[in-house]
Amino acid sequence: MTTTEQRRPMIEADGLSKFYGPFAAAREVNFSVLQGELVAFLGPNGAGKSTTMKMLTGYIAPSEGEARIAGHNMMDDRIEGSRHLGYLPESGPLYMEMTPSGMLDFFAEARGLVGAKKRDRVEAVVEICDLSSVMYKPISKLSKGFKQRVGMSQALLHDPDVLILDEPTAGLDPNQIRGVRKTMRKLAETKTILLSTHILQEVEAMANRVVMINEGRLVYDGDVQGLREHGNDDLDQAFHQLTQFDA
Ligand SMILES: Nc1ncnc2c1ncn2[C@@H]1O[C@H](COP(=O)(O)OP(=O)(O)OP(=O)(O)O)[C@@H](O)[C@H]1O
Repeated sequence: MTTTEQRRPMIEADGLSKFYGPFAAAREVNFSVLQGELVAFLGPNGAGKSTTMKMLTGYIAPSEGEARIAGHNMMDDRIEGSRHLGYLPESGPLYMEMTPSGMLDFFAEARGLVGAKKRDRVEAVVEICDLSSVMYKPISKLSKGFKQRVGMSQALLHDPDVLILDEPTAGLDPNQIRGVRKTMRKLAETKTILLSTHILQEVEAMANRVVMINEGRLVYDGDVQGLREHGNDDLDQAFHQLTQFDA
């Protein structure tokens, strides 16, 4: 295992801001995720998590600042950066009328995977995401948990070393959450992961580092224990302390 000093930053938010007219959805957000880290991106609803993630993935352009994945600027060098990146957006991209089999086929070809390589990668993600029982059902008919896993399989198809996952457990029941967490822990053995959540238990269960935003601003970057100390050893209290003020 390499030391923290030797690990390279794989996800970098460098002064990221996003303005919608006079409203700032994100303001000068700075943080980086080092190779092999699993970091929780925490904040209340509307804090700017999805907006920041969309800038990090190159899905939207920052008003100010730079987003880099594996060192690639996601505005100037998005194609190279995207080779390293799997992104699970908050909703989709799922094609409801397709089956998981058809959708994976479609995305594999879109990513230039063909022949044996395509077959191997599809087989791998079906196994990781445990999709074999639903491969030929329309996605629209699947449970929310399975829909989430289908979304995850798409993000993993090109075997990226960086994952940005926007609320991967939102709206799932406890059994489904357990399944997604198990998959994520397995993935964390080999990948760099940033996952957003507004659920505190998620942070404790999954990550040892937390980046927290409120009203578009970074309010905490550190370990879970340090966050707890903000609230007299109580995570709920710490969350409240760090998010109650109006910036
Ligand atoms: N296209 C847009 N135009 C105007 N305002 C926007 C746009 N996208 C997001 N916002 C606003 O920016 C703020 C941050 O939104 P964002 O979706 O990033 O929050 P979030 O932390 O991901 O919240 P949630 O957990 O509810 O998804 C919200 O007030 C939202 O209404």
